[in-house]
Amino acid sequence: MAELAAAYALTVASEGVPASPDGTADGLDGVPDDALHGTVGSSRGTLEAVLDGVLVTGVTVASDEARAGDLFVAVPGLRAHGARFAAAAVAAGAVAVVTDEVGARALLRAAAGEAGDATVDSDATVDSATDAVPQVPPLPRAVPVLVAADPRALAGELADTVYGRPSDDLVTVAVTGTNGKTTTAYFVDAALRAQHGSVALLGTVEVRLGDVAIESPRTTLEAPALHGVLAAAREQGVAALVTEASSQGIALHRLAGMRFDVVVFTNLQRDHLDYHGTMERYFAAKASIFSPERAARGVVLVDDEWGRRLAAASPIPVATLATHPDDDSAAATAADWRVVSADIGLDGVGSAFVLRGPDGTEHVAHSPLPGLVNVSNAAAAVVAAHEAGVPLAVAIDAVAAATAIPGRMERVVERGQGHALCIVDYAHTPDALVYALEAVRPITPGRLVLVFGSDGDRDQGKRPMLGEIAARLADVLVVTDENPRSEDPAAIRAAILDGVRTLRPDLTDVVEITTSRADALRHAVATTGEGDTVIVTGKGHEPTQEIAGVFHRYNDRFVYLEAVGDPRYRDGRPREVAAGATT
Ligand SMILES: CC(=O)N[C@H]1[C@@H](OP(=O)(O)OP(=O)(O)OC[C@H]2O[C@@H](n3ccc(=O)[nH]c3=O)[C@H](O)[C@@H]2O)O[C@H](CO)[C@@H](O)[C@@H]1O[C@H](C)C(=O)N[C@@H](C)C(=O)N[C@H](CCC(=O)O)C(=O)O
Ligand SMILES: Nc1ncnc2c1ncn2[C@@H]1O[C@H](COP(=O)(O)OP(=O)(O)OP(=O)(O)O)[C@@H](O)[C@H]1O
Repeated sequence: MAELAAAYALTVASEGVPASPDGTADGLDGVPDDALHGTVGSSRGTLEAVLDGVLVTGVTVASDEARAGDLFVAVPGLRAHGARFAAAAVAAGAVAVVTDEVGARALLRAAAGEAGDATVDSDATVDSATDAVPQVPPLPRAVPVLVAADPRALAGELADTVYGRPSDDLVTVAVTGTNGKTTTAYFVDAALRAQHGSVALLGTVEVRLGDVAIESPRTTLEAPALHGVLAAAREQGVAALVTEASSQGIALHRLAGMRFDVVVFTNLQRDHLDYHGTMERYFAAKASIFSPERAARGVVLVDDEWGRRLAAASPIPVATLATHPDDDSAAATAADWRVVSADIGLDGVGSAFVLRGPDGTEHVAHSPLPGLVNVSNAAAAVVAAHEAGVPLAVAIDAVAAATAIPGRMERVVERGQGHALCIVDYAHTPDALVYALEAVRPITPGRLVLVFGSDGDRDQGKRPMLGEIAARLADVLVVTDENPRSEDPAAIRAAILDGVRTLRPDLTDVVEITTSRADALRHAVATTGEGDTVIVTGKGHEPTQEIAGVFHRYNDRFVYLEAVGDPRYRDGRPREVAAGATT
């Protein structure tokens, strides 16, 4: 049993918040049992560690997920100090708190009945450097409060120890990059399943453990949740895990405590600059998992300059992969693995390609999704799975047979019986929209109809760019809403239409639907026929649409199916849900 305070050099805050004498957590009310780690499977009972004399059986950074026996890690957040929520976490069952010095002082003051620093708004960012102490509620029970220099960085390490180092017992793969993380992770999942049977898959779409899946709260889980899932996976005999690694997740230490067998870098394109500030910092976040602490080895696509830089500077061994057959650059010709030819299938189902290995042997492989980008994703997955121990032939066959990925070039309605081919795709950046439209053009004998919008409260600059790309590459445009969030949807559509007008000043074959996204899709389906293709972009798998602070249940897929007369759907939802729904 690990003694956490000694192992991680944690100091006890002071006598002011005394340690619980027996470490029990009895008599607790309101402990939520639907917390994430409970939903996907729980390993409680077998996992334990001791912190300052108290038995700890779980770890969390979120008070609303705290359960009996948890260690609550109170991090100084971007908006508030986690110490503010320590009382709620303890009330819900947490038996100890790890925080920074500012948080500990705030809790000690609260315990002594003293007010915090009146100048510090407890909702605001806390600057540890100023030593300002926020006002926080006192803990409802005496529990140990321990101090760490950087609790956010430590949360994953603590969870790894508390859950008994579960990642040591699984084959683990992480996929990072601006685009293609989800698709590549699904392809890796297929290859790992072919070899190991049961696999855990974590990412934007879902958290899946074996055959049990829940909607994913974020692309990269909080570190304690990640280690909790790993522990549950180990308990259930799941042999391997693949996760997407978002740049925010990496920067916020959500992968702390992990050492992956293989990390994969797909590409870097302009995105998330609101968070990272510059491309250099965005790149640095992604590159940081290519370190001996985080991974044994890597697979790097050298199709762009960022990948070439990463491969050249990586402190861990990497296999390089070039996936653009036309690329004759020195980096491509020198790559360990290379896609030397690709036959982008005109049936829209996928593509065949030839992958040359480090020994010069050529292997015929397939991407089950259309377009060159998915040749890149499929090749990345084959090489990553192989680096993770899957025989090459097994990886190639499994990726070729991978089933549809929710919301990624997903063919919801096949062409026929008077209906257009109806596709859902998650493209929400200018680059991705170009790739998506170019991929469906060759499989469209008739008109290519694009239904799209753009997110509110996100990068405004891309709206006219999306409009211009749509006007250039699609025949008919149906402009509608995505997730307007707090913005005026009409203003977002107007910015898109500004871009459309640069190529189509008279808005020829452009329709603006102001009532709802569902109406826009219905319109597209009703006005198309068998030779046409309708593609709706931007929301992919998303199960909700966010409008003015309200998350309405919504999925493009359901609307398509209803629009072509599938009796299982009504009002854009499965019939049984529609019957009882209010929003
Ligand atoms: C911008 C950002 O990344 N924020 C992350 C950050 O939040 P924060 O520092 O603002 O937290 P805060 O609100 O100040 O709260 C401080 C602490 O108190 C805790 N708290 C807060 C309120 C409460 O009632 N109880 C409680 O315990 C919080 O969990 C946190 O630990 O630290 C929190 C805890 O570690 C994260 O949950 C949170 O991610 C939020 C939810 C988020 O949505 N992040 C997005 C940007 C994100 O990570 N996205 C990527 C994908 C991006 C992409 O590819 O498009 C992802 O991996 O999902
Ligand atoms: N390798 C790639 N390069 C460029 N674009 C891609 C690539 N793979 C997929 N895309 C496009 O980007 C969209 C998102 O793909 P995917 O979900 O696999 O990426 P992601 O990295 O998980 O994205 P996000 O971080 O936004 O969730 C797809 O719908 C497709 O249009």
